[in-house]
Amino acid sequence: MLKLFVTRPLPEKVLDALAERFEMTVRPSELPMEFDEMTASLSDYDVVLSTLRDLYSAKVFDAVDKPRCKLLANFGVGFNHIDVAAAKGAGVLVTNTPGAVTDATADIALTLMLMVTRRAGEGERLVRSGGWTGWHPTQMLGMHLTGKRLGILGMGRIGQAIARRCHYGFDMTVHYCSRTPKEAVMETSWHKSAAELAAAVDVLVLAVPGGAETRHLVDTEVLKALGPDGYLVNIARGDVVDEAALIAALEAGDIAGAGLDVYENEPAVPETLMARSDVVLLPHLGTAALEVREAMGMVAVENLIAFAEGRELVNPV
Ligand SMILES: NC(=O)C1=CN([C@@H]2O[C@H](COP(=O)(O)OP(=O)(O)OC[C@H]3O[C@@H](n4cnc5c(N)ncnc54)[C@H](O)[C@@H]3O)[C@@H](O)[C@H]2O)C=CC1
Ligand SMILES: O=CC(=O)O
Repeated sequence: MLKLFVTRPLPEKVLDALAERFEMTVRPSELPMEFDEMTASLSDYDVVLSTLRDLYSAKVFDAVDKPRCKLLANFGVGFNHIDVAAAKGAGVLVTNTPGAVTDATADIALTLMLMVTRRAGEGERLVRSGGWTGWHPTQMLGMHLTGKRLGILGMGRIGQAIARRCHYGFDMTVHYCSRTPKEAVMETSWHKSAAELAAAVDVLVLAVPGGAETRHLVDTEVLKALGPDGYLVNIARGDVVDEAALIAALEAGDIAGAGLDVYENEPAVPETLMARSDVVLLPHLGTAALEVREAMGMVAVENLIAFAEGRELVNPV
């Protein structure tokens, strides 16, 4: 049996499936792995099931001479916390869990879109504060989402799931930016840059992968292009947005508001964002439903078993 290290507690169904096939050690902590724990995981185990914020950087791979570990099966679709080139150089394969996360993450994007445009977070706080004085015709007026223009930056699995929900559910027109135009089920408009996309829409939703290529893709120029009536929603990775530029844009009234599931220095959230009523803040809830986390886990299990049996990996990255 291969020796498996699991870096965080996982749903029982997933651990049961793993225990049948591997000699498994589960790290009990909910916190990300420390440097020494990561090097030990590479030295002492055949395979590792890691997850978000376990920062398997080039330094970690460099610190281990000939890793015993040959597969990092990541629990999550985003793998920007793993230096895949360094892993490859060290002879470590990497897999992820696409598909299992798509619908749940698209649902959280819709949650944020509705919350920020209809001022739901602000309204909930008002009720809880005891300060609500009752319905009146001009109370807390937000933006009506139905029929508005949606912009998707990153028209992949999640981006397309958001587009479907917005087009068929909210009668929104769909604009997107990707390197090349894509075939889509509904009518869409393609834009060649993030700034051009932002200028064409009422709500800009980010669904690109994180990493060096997309870092600060949303900057002052893009936010200014979105305009004083435009909303930003980020379910991708925090560093896709220049957070300082976002705060400045909100303070200057350059955009109308933002709905965020992810942050540049997660889990740290700037005080200035927390203090603003035009911002909705969620704690990286994209896939936070038991059946989704089980499905993600089972995709990781499939990859680990494929590796153990010498078969082709299901989701290599
Ligand atoms: N908030 C949350 O809990 C979750 C966040 N995510 C994030 O969402 C990301 C997307 O996931 P999927 O849709 O499954 O990935 P995907 O790979 O299917 O889609 C990403 C799309 O972005 C496009 N893209 C890449 N760079 C771009 C650029 N510079 N400009 C325009 N388009 C670009 C790609 O061509 C691709 O079509 C993940 O990488 C992850 O970081 C994923 C799941 C949950
Ligand atoms: O953020 C979550 C993921 O699956 O990536």
